Order: sequence, then C-alpha cells, then structure tokens
Amino acid sequence: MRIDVVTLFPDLVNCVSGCGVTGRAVERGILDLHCWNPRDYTEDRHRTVDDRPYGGGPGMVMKVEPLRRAIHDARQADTVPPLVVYMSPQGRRLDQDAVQRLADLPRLILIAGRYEGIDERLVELEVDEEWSIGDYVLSGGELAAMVVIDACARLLPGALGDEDSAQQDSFMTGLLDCPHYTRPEVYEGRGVPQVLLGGHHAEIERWRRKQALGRTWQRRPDLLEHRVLDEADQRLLDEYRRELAD
Ligand SMILES: NC(=O)c1ccc(NCc2ccccc2N2CCOCC2)nc1
Repeated sequence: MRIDVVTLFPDLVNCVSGCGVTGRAVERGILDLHCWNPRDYTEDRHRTVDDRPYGGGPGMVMKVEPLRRAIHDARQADTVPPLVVYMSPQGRRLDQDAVQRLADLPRLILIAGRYEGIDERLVELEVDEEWSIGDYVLSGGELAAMVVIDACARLLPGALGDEDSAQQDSFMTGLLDCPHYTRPEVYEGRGVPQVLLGGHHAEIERWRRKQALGRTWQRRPDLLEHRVLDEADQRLLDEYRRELAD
C-alpha cells in the first residue's frame, strides 16, 4: 500500500517509518510512505503557504496553490489512482470498519492541515473524503494522519507477526479486549486469574471471550446496541453479569 502525506511537517510524519509495526511495514516494503511539503511549492521569496482569512477573524488559512501543486505531484508520483483524504474535525468519525476499508485501497493521499484549516476551494477541487479521528481539536492534521497510517499498516498482510495478530483479532470482533497478564505471577499481593495458569486452552478462550463481552457491556454498551449476540455469547455475558452481582 502506498500512502502520500501532504504536510508542512514531514519530519513529524516520517517518525512512523522509524519504529514499531509501521517502521517494520515500511522496511519490509509492505507500506510505501512519502511526504510532500506545500512550502516546497511556493513561488514567493517568503515561501508563503498561508494568508489572512476573508471575512476577518483570528489566525490564518492555508492557501490553495501550494497545496494544489503538492497534491498534483503526489498524484503523479504513481500511476495508481489515489483516494484523497482530508483529516479534519469536520470529517466522519473513523472506526475500525473505516480503517479496514482504507487499508484495502492500493493508494491514499492524506492532507494534513495547519493554521485554522485550508481554503475550501482546495477541498472542493481535490478532496474525496474528509475523516476525523475523534471529536477534539489538534494543532494540525499530522497526528490524525499518523493514526490513520498506523491503523492501516497493522491490517496490511505481513505487517504483524503471528504474535500480534491475535491482538488484531480481538479488536476485529468489534468488542473491547480482555485483560492481559504476564510475570510475575503475584504483584503487590495481586495474582493472575487461575484459569490463565491452567493451560486449558478451551477454558482460557472461554474466559477471554467472557471478559471481552463483559467489559464491552460495562464500558461501551453502545458497541453492543446493534449487535445480536449468539446463544453462547449471551450465556457468557449473563454469567459475567451474575459474577459481578456476587
Ligand atoms: N479530530 C481530528 O481528526 C482532527 C484533525 C485535524 C485537526 N487539526 C488540523 C485541522 C484540520 C482541518 C481543519 C482545521 C484544523 N485545525 C487546525 C488547528 O486549529 C484547529 C483546527 N484537529 C483534529
């Protein structure tokens, strides 16, 4: 998968290619990441990428032309047609299904805005979809773009070793994850659930599924609202709730 990011801070975005799952994906050639800086597409002496907003008001707005030229070069860098995504608080809320859809595409161009945002005519002319990583304001779109890059990279074949793919599955079920434990077996008087020490795999899987269902019901009931639990899951959830009552 190829991802191009249009950003005034390529050094920030390129951090993802230096470490972890994303770094390994880049190293393995699973993820092809490139940054394009609108400041390199200015023609004035001061390399101006922003200007004052029409209608007045605080802050500055990113100019169309430098962004447009950067996007044009990003598009031309590969024959594969890209989906152009603008990261903004006004975008649709990103969730795992949306990430899976983006990760299945051969190419993405992510636009990271700064200042108070970008000129609306750039959005009209170049942007296919607007996405938000959550209802909060960041100083720029770069961190949102890096979230998209990370979330997509994990889904690319070969990016996760087997040891991680189990982690992937638990989130793919649309449920919250179960608790995790590792050595020491007792820490400040707190032990590990006995079932995890017994090596009985069916029992362990059952316990993990029950914890995932129970925690989802307790913390994010909205995730269960549109979900019909099969009989086995419903029984596990009932058991979890009974144990809570004890
Ligand atoms: N939730 C998100 O995905 C998210 C994404 C970007 C972002 N910021 C960049 C930005 C992009 C577009 C418009 C405005 C802005 N902002 C610029 C700085 O000033 C505030 C407005 N913030 C949050």
